[in-house]
Amino acid sequence: MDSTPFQTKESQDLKIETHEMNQVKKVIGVVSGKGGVGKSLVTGMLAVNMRRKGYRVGVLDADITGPSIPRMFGLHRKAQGSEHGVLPERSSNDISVMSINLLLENEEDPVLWRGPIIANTLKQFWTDVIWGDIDYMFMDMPPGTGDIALTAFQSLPVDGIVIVTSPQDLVHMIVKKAYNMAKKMNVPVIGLVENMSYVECGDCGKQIKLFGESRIDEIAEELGTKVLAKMPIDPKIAQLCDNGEIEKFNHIALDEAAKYIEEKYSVEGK
Ligand SMILES: Nc1ncnc2c1ncn2[C@@H]1O[C@H](COP(=O)(O)OP(=O)(O)OP(=O)(O)O)[C@@H](O)[C@H]1O
Repeated sequence: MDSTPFQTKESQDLKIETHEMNQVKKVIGVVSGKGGVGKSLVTGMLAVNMRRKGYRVGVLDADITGPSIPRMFGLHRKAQGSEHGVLPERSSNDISVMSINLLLENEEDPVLWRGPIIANTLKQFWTDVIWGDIDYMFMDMPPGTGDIALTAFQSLPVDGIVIVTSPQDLVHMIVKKAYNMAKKMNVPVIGLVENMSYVECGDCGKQIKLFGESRIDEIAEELGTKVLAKMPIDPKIAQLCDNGEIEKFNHIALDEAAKYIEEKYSVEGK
């Protein structure tokens, strides 16, 4: 028997029910083997893409100790409660968002909690938040393959994950760790997004590969998965995120990825 803590049977047994007022059709996790590769940005852009297609979209910020989703969507108001549970905040284009930063007294306060409390918070985002009807729920996972990622995979019905990476030396090992964790937890891997693949020269349009040649195609082939996108570094995107205006981006980098998710995880009626 597998001696790792990722036992398939147990992981299925530990699934928790969402709030009775919720109907969430698909849950897509966005993970990265290490921090700072643009996982939250990809989560936000995929959510915006799906919303533009007319779907009801939610973003669950499972990155409890490093939440960056509300800021990206320009949400700073505290989430409100009702007699039934906590209400997510709504972005300007009506994406529902829940994050620890929407519950803290001061969004700059650090979350200095031990693992079990963080894990419970994540579970409550699923059980106590009134999401209502959601076609696609994107979950911004914490970086790495630690405790909270494990809780998310064990407790929530994750339909598939997107692995975000950047072109660096250790990418092979890092992507494989994330991939193997998902496999052990029986969570399908939708594909890989390589972020920061290149910078486009503003004058001649040439693609400059700041981190050297990409190996993502090779890795995807080895793992038997798909490269969903290669995203350039684009200071305009960073600025939109900083200004809380991610919904205004007009970059096509993730269009194909969103289309693939829409087709592979199709939902009835919008
Ligand atoms: N392709 C890109 N072009 C420009 N800026 C980017 C790009 N990708 C990410 N950034 C910027 O890099 C910073 C880190 O991105 P992000 O927060 O999405 O990373 P992360 O992987 O979620 O980080 P963490 O591991 O801390 O959760 C952000 O300020 C973001 O706007």
